[in-house]
Amino acid sequence: MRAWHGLDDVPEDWGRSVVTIGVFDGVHQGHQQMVARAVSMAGELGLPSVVVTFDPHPEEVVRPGTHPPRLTTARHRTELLAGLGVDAVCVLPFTLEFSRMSPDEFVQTVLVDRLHAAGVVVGENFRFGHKASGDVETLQTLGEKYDFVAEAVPLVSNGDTISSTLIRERLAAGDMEAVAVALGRPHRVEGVVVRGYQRGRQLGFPTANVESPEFTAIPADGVYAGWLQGVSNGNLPAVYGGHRWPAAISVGTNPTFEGVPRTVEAYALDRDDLDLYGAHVAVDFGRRLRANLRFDSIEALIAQMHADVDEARRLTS
Ligand SMILES: Cc1cc2nc3c(=O)[nH]c(=O)nc-3n(C[C@H](O)[C@H](O)[C@H](O)COP(=O)(O)O)c2cc1C
Ligand SMILES: Nc1ncnc2c1ncn2[C@@H]1O[C@H](COP(=O)(O)OP(=O)(O)O)[C@@H](O)[C@H]1O
Repeated sequence: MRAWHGLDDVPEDWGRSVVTIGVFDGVHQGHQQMVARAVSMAGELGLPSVVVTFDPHPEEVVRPGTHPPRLTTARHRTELLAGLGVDAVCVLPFTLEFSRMSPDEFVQTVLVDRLHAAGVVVGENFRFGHKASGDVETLQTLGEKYDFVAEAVPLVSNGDTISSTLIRERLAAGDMEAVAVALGRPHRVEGVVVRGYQRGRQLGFPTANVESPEFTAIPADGVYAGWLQGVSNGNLPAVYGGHRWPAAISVGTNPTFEGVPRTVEAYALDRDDLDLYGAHVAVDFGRRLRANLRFDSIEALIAQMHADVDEARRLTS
């Protein structure tokens, strides 16, 4: 699998290919079906398949301050797309200048001149070019002009249409079962393990405090069952070889204690010997167990944490 950052990374001698385009935040079931169609069309034509995606999120560039919470980091999104069997992932830096291209200019610059598209697969609600003026029909007309077939894939539904917006709503409600169905896997928050208040060890449950990038989609405050694992980042290998521990996760401001900013922290079940500071880790969310509460005593919090850990063990084994 090739990973390209910008059109200049596409090799000079790159031949014809089948391209699918989108933001693909979350790489949810709808995205997965679209990419699968691009891969199958590429197979039919005997050509390689390419995913074209954008970073940062186009909405943030066009309307700053409106960035929707991100379901996947750029790193995780590329990893998930690569896992769908495409030959290349091309991440285009999305700029204001880029956003001002007309549909024709976009098609010519990206799809025709660099990727030599023979086939283009998009979602049926795909919009592109300046002020989102191009749609599937525009793409099909441009396909006749530039010699490619454009195919629109119907949106996937499981009652409601699966969309990044719907997933963000379910996350905000802590409905992790619905989120997992739409994603086809548990929701993940990634980040670096930072120092907290050094209280976890005293309570009997050391927790890795995960500092995630700005705009990360974090589930509703509460206590969850789930998993904690190291992930590789750049050239750094995953801590503990990427081992995946069942975990109890807390999201919130820890109201039992005063003045704590909102944190995501995970206790790897039945371990007290890990050293995760500075490591890049992923927290995968299983079921939400309860709200993050203010306890009258530390003893009451500890007793409840024991019950949470038992429940998390039951749900993850
Ligand atoms: C399973 C679990 C449940 C938790 N539930 C609560 C809670 O209901 N209320 C609360 O104030 N803190 C809760 N916490 C957070 C603890 O207060 C926090 O982990 C502890 O203060 C350690 O913080 P530190 O990592 O900054 O040292 C929970 C943590 C875990 C792992
Ligand atoms: N089972 C475990 N789960 C998570 N972190 C652990 C575990 N055992 C040891 N650790 C280490 O201990 C740290 C958390 O200890 P804690 O007392 O909660 O300190 P802090 O307040 O800095 O988070 C983690 O960052 C990690 O390096």
